[in-house]
Amino acid sequence: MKRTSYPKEDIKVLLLEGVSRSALDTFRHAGYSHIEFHEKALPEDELKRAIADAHIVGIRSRTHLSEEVLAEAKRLIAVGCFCIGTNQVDNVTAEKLGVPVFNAPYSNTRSVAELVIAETILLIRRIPEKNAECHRGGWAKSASGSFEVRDKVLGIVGYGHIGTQVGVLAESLGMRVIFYDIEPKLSLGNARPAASLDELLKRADVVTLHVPETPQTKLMIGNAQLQRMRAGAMLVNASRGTVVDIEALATNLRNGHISGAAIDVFPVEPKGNDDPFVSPLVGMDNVILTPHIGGSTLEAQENIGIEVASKLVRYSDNGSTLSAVNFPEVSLPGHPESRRLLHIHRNVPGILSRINDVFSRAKINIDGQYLQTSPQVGYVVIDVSTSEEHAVALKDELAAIPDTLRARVLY
Ligand SMILES: NC(=O)C1=CN([C@@H]2O[C@H](COP(=O)(O)OP(=O)(O)OC[C@H]3O[C@@H](n4cnc5c(N)ncnc54)[C@H](O)[C@@H]3O)[C@@H](O)[C@H]2O)C=CC1
Ligand SMILES: O=C(O)C(=O)COP(=O)(O)O
Repeated sequence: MKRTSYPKEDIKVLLLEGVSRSALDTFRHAGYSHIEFHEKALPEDELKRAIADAHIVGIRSRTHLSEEVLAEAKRLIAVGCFCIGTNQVDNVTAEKLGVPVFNAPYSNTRSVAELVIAETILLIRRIPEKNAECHRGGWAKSASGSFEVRDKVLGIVGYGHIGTQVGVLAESLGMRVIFYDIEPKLSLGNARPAASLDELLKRADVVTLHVPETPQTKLMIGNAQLQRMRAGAMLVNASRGTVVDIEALATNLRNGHISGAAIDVFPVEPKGNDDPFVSPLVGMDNVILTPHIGGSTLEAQENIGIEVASKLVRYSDNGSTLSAVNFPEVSLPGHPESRRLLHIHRNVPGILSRINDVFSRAKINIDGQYLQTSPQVGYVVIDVSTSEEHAVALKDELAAIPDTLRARVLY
């Protein structure tokens, strides 16, 4: 097995939030044995201690890698989000530090879509209230307020990977699908775009949210938007807790304007399963509450474990950054005959000629060179035929160039 710049057993992989065993297996299979595994997200002070000597960090949606936390991570080479959302990482700071962030953009899409469809049927049939009544020893047999989903209007806000899957499944049940997105989107099946968010809110019997957490989506569903929804309409949120004003939702559920909701994500979520859950929605019979489990199926978690761990291993072993969310993307071939030098730098004028100077002074042949840049960062990969010792010397020269963020050698 080819060596990376450090012996693989010296590369510390820190895995948090109980990522799937498939991730551990993937790292071990690739020769990474120094793995620290935690079932939960760590409190910030512990996180700072654990990340200080970590080279690779794997998290899910609970761990916040803020600028302050990343500042402690002096050896970090890459971050893996074992989920879809990457809003929990300060991706801009990570990029400025030369640290690519990877995720699994599709692995739990289907799991979220299935949950949303199930909840839509349950809400329209008033099952949450009837279920609660039975648990209290009551018997509320009645068709009043219960409907089929067939022919009802589902309004999808955010028509991306999950939103489109939800739309396809909903149409197979005979629902009429409308959607709103800030980008022009190809309609799947008979789905139709709504002219605006307001128009969607006015027309839909059930509104389901599938936008990422961004400054624009923060509180995008507040009291005004809830009031624009049809009287008796329902809301499903399995996107991010920051998207909905939860107090305004509680008020509109109490006054009956919104007749039911299914909420999987919350503005503040417990760090782990032992911590208490507090929400103004607790105790409402017409609300399905779930503990952020939209993507929590065994199939999804196992696939995510393999997908994200493989991306991290590939980057660590080979330098490829394909599908990094914050970083210039380079897909690299193997380098069986060459030593590979990786140089990550601030994207400032003149730096490429300084890099090339190192090689022209060394008078060696370059077998391959790859370059990608973003406005902030440049990523150059150079394959050279030379000895291990010489490759290390070249790496040291590259590291000494001003505005270098990271320099590594893969033997
Ligand atoms: N509850 C859970 O366990 C899970 C939650 N999620 C959440 O679902 C979100 C969506 O996931 P995907 O569909 O895979 O993402 P995606 O990126 O494929 O789709 C998001 C869509 O939202 C649109 N969008 C962005 N800002 C918008 C705005 N202001 N107004 C309207 N549309 C806007 C985008 O153009 C895009 O089409 C993730 O970012 C994540 O936060 C994802 C997986 C599991
Ligand atoms: O994939 C996502 O974005 C999710 O929200 C799922 O997060 P989780 O891995 O369950 O903490």
